[in-house]
Amino acid sequence: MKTVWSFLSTYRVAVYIALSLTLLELSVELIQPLLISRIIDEGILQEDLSVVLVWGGVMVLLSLIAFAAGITNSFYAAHASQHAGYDMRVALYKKIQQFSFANFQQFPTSSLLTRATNDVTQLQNTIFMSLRIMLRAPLLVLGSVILALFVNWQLALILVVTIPLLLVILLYIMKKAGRLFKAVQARVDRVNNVVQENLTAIRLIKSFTRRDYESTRFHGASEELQNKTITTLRIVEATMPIILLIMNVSIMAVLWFDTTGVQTGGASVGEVVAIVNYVTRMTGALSIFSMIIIIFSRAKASADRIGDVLEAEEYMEDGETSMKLQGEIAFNDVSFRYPGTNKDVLKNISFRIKAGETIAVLGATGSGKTSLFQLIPRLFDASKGSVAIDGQPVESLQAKELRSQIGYVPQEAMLFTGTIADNLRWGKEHATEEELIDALTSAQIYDKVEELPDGMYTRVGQRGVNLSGGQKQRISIARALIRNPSILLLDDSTSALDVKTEARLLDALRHYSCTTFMITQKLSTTMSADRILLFDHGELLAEGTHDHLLETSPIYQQIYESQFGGEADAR
Ligand SMILES: Nc1ncnc2c1ncn2[C@@H]1O[C@H](COP(=O)(O)OP(=O)(O)OP(=O)(O)O)[C@@H](O)[C@H]1O
Repeated sequence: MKTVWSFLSTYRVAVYIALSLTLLELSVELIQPLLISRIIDEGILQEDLSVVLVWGGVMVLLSLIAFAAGITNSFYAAHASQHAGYDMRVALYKKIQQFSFANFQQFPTSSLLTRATNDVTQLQNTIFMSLRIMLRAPLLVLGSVILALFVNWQLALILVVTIPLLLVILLYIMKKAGRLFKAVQARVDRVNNVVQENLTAIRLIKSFTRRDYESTRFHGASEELQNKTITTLRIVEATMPIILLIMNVSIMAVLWFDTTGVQTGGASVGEVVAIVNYVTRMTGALSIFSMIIIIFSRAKASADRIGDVLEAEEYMEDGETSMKLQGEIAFNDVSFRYPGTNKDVLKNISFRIKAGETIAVLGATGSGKTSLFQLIPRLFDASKGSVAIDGQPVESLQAKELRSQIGYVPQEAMLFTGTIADNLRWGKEHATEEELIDALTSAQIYDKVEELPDGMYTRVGQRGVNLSGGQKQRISIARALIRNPSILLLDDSTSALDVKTEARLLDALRHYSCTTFMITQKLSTTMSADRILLFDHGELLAEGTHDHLLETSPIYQQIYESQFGGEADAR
């Protein structure tokens, strides 16, 4: 909450001006019953028209001032709320950019989306409404009590009893509503999550004919959101009848005390009218309290959720060393488990790779190959042991520098909306046309790209939906190659390629003087590597050339036999 308020303090001048104008508007409103009382007692009852005209004129003039104050207030309220909201979004975006993968484990993507959009908008609206109208309500109540005491303190004592009682009830409901609204926002996260998954996996859903199942999931999440919101609003709405009951009883008590003449000190008609007028205004102000409770409780929940992200501890401290990498990699007794889990997915891994070597990483699904890759660009830190590049522990290297010298092609080829050239320049911002062509040629995709209507400047849809899996893979590889990396990490990135294209690609990669790691399931790939690392259940089972493993590793022999059947028998 504190973090969020700090955004508003930048615009405190606008806030103070808006609040001062609210006070001005409010003062005019509070003076009106006093003037009415004077017009009745000194003008109408005394049949003095000049008093009616003078004070009537003053009332009109004050109303015009209040009108101008209201319009100017809107201007400053909008300025403060919109700018503070903008700053909050920028801060959230920056913070999320700095997040390590461990932080992403803590906040799912859909939740971050809701926080950066829906939660910020809630706060923006609350700031605007607070400066514009909401603060008026409590101030109007306070001012009414004070002025009613000033008009006739004996009659106004009724309010001194009822208002604190009301405040206690309202504070209790507000606290309860705050907790409930946090649960409501969590349901918004869930709906966003289902929608996001549905949109990104739409092809899968259609091909598996899982539309009904996904529809049920969506309706379930939406219904949960609806029910939680209704329950919360019902509790908050219960405040309205309570407020109206207490305030109406107060008006009746004022009239009763006045007519029975008990302890009123002989109130005049004007005084009674003024006090009833104050109580009515207070009832009006208090009746929007249920709305205020909803908005504030919701804003509090949103502010907490935004604060959680902004104050999230960054699990990764950046290193200081900046150097050109050669690409020698050493894992020294490395174990790794994902944050928040209690099982090592890599166990005591040790190996050393010389700069420029081509290494194939082979292993069953779930054996820890991708996890191993993620430790090299420091997407995660090892839980035990050390990962070093050119003799430097990765933790001591500047993460930005380190990552800029690594070409990482993830398992799922991911392209962005824009042209093919845009996607490549995402890897190297100011790459020349020649560099683009070279990278595409090495990735064995230039011929195909040339055939497209606008060549390299053909637009790819969101996530590359108008390209085949193999084409996307090769463009992703070109994007990694264009930065001329010192280390190239290919996570099963040639799985969709036919054997001939793959062989040409691997041949082209030899012209890049980088250390290449290739996760693969295909022995045709491992055969062309300098060395193979064989993984099973998070352990490095064997290490060596194809021929060496074929002789020494029973598991490698089995894989060989399963892929080359007859040929294996012939050996
Ligand atoms: N983000 C994560 N949080 C927790 N556990 C994870 C996470 N990602 C992967 N794992 C677990 O870590 C283990 C190793 O996964 P990893 O992705 O490294 O295997 P892999 O060998 O690359 O598999 P595949 O060949 O199927 O891609 C698996 O048991 C998996 O369930």
